[in-house]
Amino acid sequence: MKTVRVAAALIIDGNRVMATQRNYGDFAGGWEFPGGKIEQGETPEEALEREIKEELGLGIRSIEFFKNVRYQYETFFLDMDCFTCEIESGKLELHDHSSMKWLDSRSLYDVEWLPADVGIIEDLKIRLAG
Ligand SMILES: Nc1nc2c([nH]c(=O)n2[C@H]2C[C@H](O)[C@@H](COP(=O)(O)OP(=O)(O)OP(=O)(O)O)O2)c(=O)[nH]1
Repeated sequence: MKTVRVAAALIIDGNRVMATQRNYGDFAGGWEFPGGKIEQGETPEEALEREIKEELGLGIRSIEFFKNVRYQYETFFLDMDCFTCEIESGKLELHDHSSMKWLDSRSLYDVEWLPADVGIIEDLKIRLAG
């Protein structure tokens, strides 16, 4: 079974995190953290910067490792590094997503997360509340 390595951004603004809803592929309609597959020769941080620019038109800063999540999907194994970061530059554009929400610790469970993401939400909740 193939392993897919992904970098995901927990974009923080004060006590809130950005959640985006996918508009394409098998997981369309599900909520996730923006990001994508790490390409050959890239570090996870480089992949993250590239993906956030491509998907959202944003530059990011203060990239810090938060948590690694592993999840067995039906057709692949996901190995995802999650990083906290902040917006540095740009104006939000949604290229791969149909909507975006800023969620705080009380509203984190209001959206339907992709299955692998459920493993991050409780840790993130503590972080946002703290
Ligand atoms: N970006 C992101 N992907 C996630 C999350 N949770 C989760 O299970 N995934 C899965 C969905 C996808 O199968 C995979 C990410 O791949 P992707 O399709 O976004 O990657 P990509 O932008 O390089 O896209 P593509 O060109 O291959 O279509 O990880 C998450 O929070 N963020």
